[in-house]
Amino acid sequence: MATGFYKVPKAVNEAVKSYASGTQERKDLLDTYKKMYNEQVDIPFYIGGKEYRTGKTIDIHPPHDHKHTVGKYHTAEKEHLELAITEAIKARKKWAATSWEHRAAIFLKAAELLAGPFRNKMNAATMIAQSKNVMQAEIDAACELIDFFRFNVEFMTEIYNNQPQSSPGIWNRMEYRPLEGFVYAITPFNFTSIAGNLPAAPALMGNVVIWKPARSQVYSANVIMEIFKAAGLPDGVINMVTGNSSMITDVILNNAEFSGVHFTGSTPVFNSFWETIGKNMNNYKSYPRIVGETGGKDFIWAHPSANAQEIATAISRGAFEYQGQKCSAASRAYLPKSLWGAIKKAVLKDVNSFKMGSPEDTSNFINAVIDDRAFTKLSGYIDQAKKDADAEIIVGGGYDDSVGYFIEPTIIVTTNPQYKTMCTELFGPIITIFIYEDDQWEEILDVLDNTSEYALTGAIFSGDRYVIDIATDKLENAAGNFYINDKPTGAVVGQQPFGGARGSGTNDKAGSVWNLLRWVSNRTIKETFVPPTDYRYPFLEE
Ligand SMILES: NC(=O)c1ccc[n+]([C@@H]2O[C@H](COP(=O)([O-])OP(=O)(O)OC[C@H]3O[C@@H](n4cnc5c(N)ncnc54)[C@H](O)[C@@H]3O)[C@@H](O)[C@H]2O)c1
Ligand SMILES: N[C@@H](CCC=O)C(=O)O
Repeated sequence: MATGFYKVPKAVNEAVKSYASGTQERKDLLDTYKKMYNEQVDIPFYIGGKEYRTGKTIDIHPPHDHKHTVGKYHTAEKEHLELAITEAIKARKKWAATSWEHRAAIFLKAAELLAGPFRNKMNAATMIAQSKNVMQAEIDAACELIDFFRFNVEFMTEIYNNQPQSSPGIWNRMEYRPLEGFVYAITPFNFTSIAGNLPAAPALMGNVVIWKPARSQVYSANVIMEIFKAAGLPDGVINMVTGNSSMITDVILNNAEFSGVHFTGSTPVFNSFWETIGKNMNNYKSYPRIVGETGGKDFIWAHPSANAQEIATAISRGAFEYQGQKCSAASRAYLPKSLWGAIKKAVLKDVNSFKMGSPEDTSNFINAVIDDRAFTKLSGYIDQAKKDADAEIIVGGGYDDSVGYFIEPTIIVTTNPQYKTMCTELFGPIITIFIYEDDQWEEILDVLDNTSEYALTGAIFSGDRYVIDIATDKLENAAGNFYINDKPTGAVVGQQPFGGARGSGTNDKAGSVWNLLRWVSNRTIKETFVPPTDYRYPFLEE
């Protein structure tokens, strides 16, 4: 029981290590990578703290070397899901009653374990399974997840501190109860940090969770489970299940104790969840919380007053880091004719200098896309662009899956602002650019706003403050994360709370008070110290 109003350590963003040539940190990480690459892991799923191995396994292959195997994971059956629900509900009573400082301490410890003894293992796992280069692994799997753990603890105390007014003789209190039931966390392949945060955030607020990671992220998800265990998270609080996503989701969304979903992934999958939840509404104990951060068609727009070199760098990094597999990646750009020559020259110089290959070779800026499905889809769009009269590939356009799923960073220039790849989320290293006449800069903002169903991230570039003002206003609903003179990727926890609206999700801003508020169900308590003993108003005579 808390016997003080404790202050939690001030959250600070984890410093990004450089892994520069000749450093010990680089040597240690690459040694860990090599060791793990040559081992075979046998990954169970976890229910109530126990490890389950069904023998029904799926092999794990690095995307950049898909004939190589680094292990396998076991898949759950329907009865395991039912058991996971039972175990989660069993764990709920004790966990929900655990004092907040103990919940905080577990996740603060998880942050320190990840910052220290687990850092190399987590980064190496993300490099191997998700084909991230050293820097992309470090900013995601280490720094962003550490930040989620630390900042969420601080945000939790901000929420708990938010208390109503009281009046003489009365004490009003707000109790931030966890949801009644269990939360389903379902996570994407592309960010290890999101995979860790989606189960951790509801758990921090006192909820019990069933977590299903994406199949291509199970390898690094298993390291997250190791950290939770090492941090002292009690059995049954976070249960990680792996296997057929439709079956798992079906069992969970049909259970009366289902109290919320914490999803990040594609828009169609989230929409299907919403539909199923709607159909099952009468079966649940409470209205479930539905939180989903989904797809994007993120933009860069530049005004003739902008700096061409800055735009070129924003494209090189914003569209191609991690092979464009960030929900925030720039995938369409609207550029003025007067700047296009200079931007094109600078961006082609960058792209032609990119090296592509395994993350083990740290000179590779580009690695593989996640799997054969992504490879087939992306190469299909490239082939189509090669045929279409209103599209021209000015760099890239090659692909090769003989060793790994490699797609060259590709720039398509189109004369049609509604060209397919200006509208559809591709989720790969392809950006499509529309060049507009300089005097059309204002009307092109309307085209941009009306082109895609999404509204996740977007960047505007201009040297003219009045233009910045107009564009910010016109694009008010076009992006949940809006950047002025910067690329549209790289949101940092505690600095740029992340999420979008329209088809990009419920915009509950991962790693913020607004997200954590979704995982509590408030109870207002009014306590009266000297209750009245007579029903009559003072002015009523006897
Ligand atoms: N807005 C954000 O914050 C954000 C962040 C990261 C990724 N994303 C989005 O995620 C997508 C890429 O990730 P992904 O390929 O892993 O997404 P995905 O939608 O394919 O998968 C997400 C999760 O849903 C599961 N899933 C897939 N199909 C399912 C089905 N029919 N029934 C039940 N579960 C199912 C997957 O196994 C995975 O765990 C992109 O659209 C990207 O924009 C969004
Ligand atoms: N923090 C990340 C989130 C990306 C989602 O896939 C960014 O802003 O790039």
